[in-house]
This record gives sequence, structure tokens and C-alpha cells, in this order.
Amino acid sequence: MNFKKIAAEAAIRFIEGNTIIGLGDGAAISYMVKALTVNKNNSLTLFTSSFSTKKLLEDAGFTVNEISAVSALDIYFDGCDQFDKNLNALKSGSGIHTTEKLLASMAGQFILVGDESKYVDALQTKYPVVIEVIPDAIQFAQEQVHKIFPFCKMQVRESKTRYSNLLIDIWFDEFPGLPILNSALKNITGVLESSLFYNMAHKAVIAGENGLRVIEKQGYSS
Ligand SMILES: O=C[C@H](O)[C@H](O)[C@H](O)COP(=O)(O)O
Repeated sequence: MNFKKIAAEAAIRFIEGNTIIGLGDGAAISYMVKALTVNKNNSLTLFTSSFSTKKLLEDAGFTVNEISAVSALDIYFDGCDQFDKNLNALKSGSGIHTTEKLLASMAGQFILVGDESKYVDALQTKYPVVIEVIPDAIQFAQEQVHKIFPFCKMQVRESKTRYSNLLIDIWFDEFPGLPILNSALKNITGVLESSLFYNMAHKAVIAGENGLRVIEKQGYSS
């Protein structure tokens, strides 16, 4: 069974009545593009944080709009590495979290899509937290991270971001409290964003052996 495909096809239903849509990156999102292609709706205005998703959309005949031209989306859909029961998510894999966070912040609803394996009680340290850093701050940012979290390990990625910035993977043996982790990284001068999406997602659509589930953030009803 292809659970990402099942979740993606279910997630499409949330589009009904909404027209300004953002799409993230990854396998689940690629199934959403396929599903959108089958039920083509020309009234959608589409944005994406991902060059791969952009190519998929354009190959399928959709127009992809410039992010700089928009300030509000109806819904932003994206995959993740993991998310917890409060819908805090790690989106470290692709290194495009700054653009993903921008679109998620613009959206009235931010919906995570994936298979059941993404859902954990508490985020696990098998993924790093990644920060996007302006090149001139590369030493300073590492020093600051080290001062705040002396036991973490850091590795600068070789690839640059679409904004020509650098990415640092930060590995923990154990995560500090997520609110502290979130604000401490955000407050370092020269750091744009981290790959921890703390308190941002509204819903998650996941599929697995036990069927399809929509998990809503506590206190959120659309
Ligand atoms: O880390 C986050 C990435 O941006 C993707 O959202 C994530 O890797 C997608 O996962 P999948 O390919 O399992 O849908």
C-alpha cells in the first residue's frame, strides 16, 4: 500500500472552496500534484517552496506563481521528516525550510501530509535541526549555538540555499524543550530560520496500516 499516495489524495479534499494554494516538497506532495492533475481545477492559484514540485506542476500544465507576489494563502500543504502530537514538525531533509516556513506563515491553514511513520509522540533526534545562516555569520552562528547548547554537534552543509545562504545541521543527543530551541535559534543574529516548525501546523493528514487519519491541532477547528 502506498500510504503517502493515500494521504495525498485525501488531503486534496481540503482544497474544495479554496483557491490560493501552496505546496511543499517531497513524495507525498508529488502525489498531490498527480491528484490535482487528474481533477484539474483551473481556478487554482499555485505557489511552491520547492523547485522539484515547481517542475512537476509545470510539466503537468499548471502555472506556478512567484512567491514574492503573494502575502496570503488559503492553504499550504507540506510533508515533513517527523511531527509530534502537538503538530510540531521537523523539516530538515530538504534544506528549503525558510521558504517552506514563509508559505506556511502566509497560510490560513497549514496541513502536513504523509504516512503514519512521520507521527511520533515527541520529536526524535535522528534528524538534525537545520539553520539557514547568512554567509558572514557562519562562524558567529556556530559559536552562539555552541554557547547555548554546548553538547550539540554541528556540520555545515556543502550546498547553498536559493538565497545563497549556508545551512548548518545541528545534532542533539536529546532535544532541549522545543519552545526554547525554537526561540534560541531564531534569536541568533544571522540565522534566518530553523527547520523546527514549532506550533505552526493546523492539521495533519496521515495514512497507515490503521487507515487514514486527520489530526487537528488542539483548539483548532476550520
Ligand atoms: O524535510 C522536509 C522536506 O521538506 C519534505 O517535506 C519531506 O522530506 C517530505 O517527505 P516525504 O518525501 O516523505 O513526503
